Amino acid sequence: MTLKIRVPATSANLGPGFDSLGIAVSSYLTVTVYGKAPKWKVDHKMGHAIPSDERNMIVATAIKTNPELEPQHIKVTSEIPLAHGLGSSSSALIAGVVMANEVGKMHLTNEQILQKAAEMEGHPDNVAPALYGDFVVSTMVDGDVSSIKLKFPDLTMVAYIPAYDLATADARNVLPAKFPFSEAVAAGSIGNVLVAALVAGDMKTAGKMIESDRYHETYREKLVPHLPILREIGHRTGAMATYLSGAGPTVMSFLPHDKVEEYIDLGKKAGLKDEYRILQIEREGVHVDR
Ligand SMILES: Nc1ncnc2c1ncn2[C@@H]1O[C@H](COP(=O)(O)OP(=O)(O)OP(=O)(O)O)[C@@H](O)[C@H]1O
Ligand SMILES: N[C@@H](CCO)C(=O)O
Repeated sequence: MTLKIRVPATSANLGPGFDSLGIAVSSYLTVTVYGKAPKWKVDHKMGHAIPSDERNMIVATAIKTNPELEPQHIKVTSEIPLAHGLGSSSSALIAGVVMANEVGKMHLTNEQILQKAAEMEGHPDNVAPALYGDFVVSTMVDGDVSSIKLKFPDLTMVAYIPAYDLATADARNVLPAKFPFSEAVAAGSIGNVLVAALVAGDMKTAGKMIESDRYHETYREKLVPHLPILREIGHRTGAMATYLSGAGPTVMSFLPHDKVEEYIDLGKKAGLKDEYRILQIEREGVHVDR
């Protein structure tokens, strides 16, 4: 019997929601499980750097979740670019935990799946919306994940996906090890107002808060010089907000639907000629076909 697991891409932070806020978006990782095999075999076209055996991240995650799991023959296809700020590693982690749960008949609850995936990733901002879909606000307190799923407004997104990779580890290395108390208070309160504005449907305030991050974007700007250019184009085209998606280099803009073409056009004229992907919010999250 074939099992199919589909996990959405995610976009974390939304500016001031560093390591906490994330949305699921309409690009997908799909894992097809064909059945038992003498040893783990992963069919994929993701390049030689991605292993095709038990060292593959999805398989390694499944084995870690359930060490008794029998080897399987699986196929992985993905629309999510690796190391680009669209949560590829989180989607792979959720796929691995869900595969272990399904194949190993573990009967894990969603809370347990999220806890395991967040422990492996180190923060819950991407794994939570990959699992639940839509918009998820989460945190880890003494290692325990708490998360709340909310409805994100129906907005059109344009992701500018530069051709170069930026590993999350490299983008975290430029962040300060310490942060003055007053800065932390200011940064946290901006995030609080963002969530409140989104819940209240106040898009003007939400947009202002998204673009007022103090945790990470300034430090990362040298790694993503296209961010201020696109933000400025966003201002000219009526964007609600533009932010660094996850650890970058992808930059996400929330735009009025009729301004998408103009935004892309101006971006290309500014010399930003890599991929523009129009995305919608994915409401459901991980989907399993048995
Ligand atoms: N489908 C997959 N199969 C195997 N390995 C994967 C898969 N997806 C991601 N990875 C591994 O995760 C790495 C990317 O993780 P990284 O945390 O650097 O970026 P990201 O998750 O794409 O971005 P961000 O966390 O900023 O949104 C890849 O280089 C690869 O090693
Ligand atoms: N919150 C994370 C997302 C990427 O894993 C970061 O910005 O580093």
